[in-house]
Amino acid sequence: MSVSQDPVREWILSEGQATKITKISPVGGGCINLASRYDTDAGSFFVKTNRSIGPSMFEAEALGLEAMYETGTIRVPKPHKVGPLPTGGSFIVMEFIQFGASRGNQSALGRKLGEMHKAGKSSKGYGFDVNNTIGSTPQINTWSSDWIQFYGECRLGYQLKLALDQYGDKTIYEKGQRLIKSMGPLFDNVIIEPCLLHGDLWSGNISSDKNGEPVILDPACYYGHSEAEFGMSWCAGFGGSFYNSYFEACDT
Ligand SMILES: Nc1ncnc2c1ncn2[C@@H]1O[C@H](COP(=O)(O)OP(=O)(O)OP(=O)(O)O)[C@@H](O)[C@H]1O
Repeated sequence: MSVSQDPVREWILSEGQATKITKISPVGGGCINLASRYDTDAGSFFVKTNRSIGPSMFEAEALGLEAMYETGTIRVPKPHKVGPLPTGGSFIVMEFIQFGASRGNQSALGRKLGEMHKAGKSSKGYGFDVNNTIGSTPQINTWSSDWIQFYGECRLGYQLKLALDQYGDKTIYEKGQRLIKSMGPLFDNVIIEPCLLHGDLWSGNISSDKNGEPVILDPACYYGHSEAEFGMSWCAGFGGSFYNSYFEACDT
């Protein structure tokens, strides 16, 4: 199959239902990809391109956004199209969201996230249909019916292996392996059900739209134990009103 010279433009002017692109402007803020806003007579689109990585990373991002979008709970950009670029990289086109001035309401964010966790059920256990990336680090999502096994192998175990390969520090690797082997009892009497997680929920991936409604972006989605969502909370700034609303939404 031949690849068009400008597949982003081609998609916007066909399935995107625009007849003309009026302006293309760069959007700052990301570190990994190049981001742009395309203004057209059919509205605005948000486009990310990567010059070297093929479409698999954006395909996984689109599947994650789609899964969250389908819960009809918290606002996320609707993904439109992913494909290869003729120069070897890839692109993703999604809904452009005009962000509001404030960081948004913590209580609304907690409630909407709780609603998403409640609505995003899995019939396949813990994992996701594809592997994806957290930042630019690969994230393994092989389905498992057992959270402790999934968390031990696909999360802690995989990260420890990457760290060992990269830095050669056996001490941390061995300590980590001991933790994996002995963490079972930490989950005694805990009821765990797989639910849809954003997977990389820190302040850089949280915003609000111009109505002040919370928006979450740039996910590393998978189905996991709800508490794993808060693994990044050390740099998310969640306060009491966030957690009160979150738990209230989970319990109703
Ligand atoms: N759907 C969207 N509509 C409007 N602006 C967006 C949208 N998605 C992201 N942005 C803006 O573009 C910037 C870059 O996006 P994003 O964070 O997804 O980039 P990235 O390079 O893939 O990721 P990273 O932040 O991990 O480097 C964000 O900081 C945000 O301000």
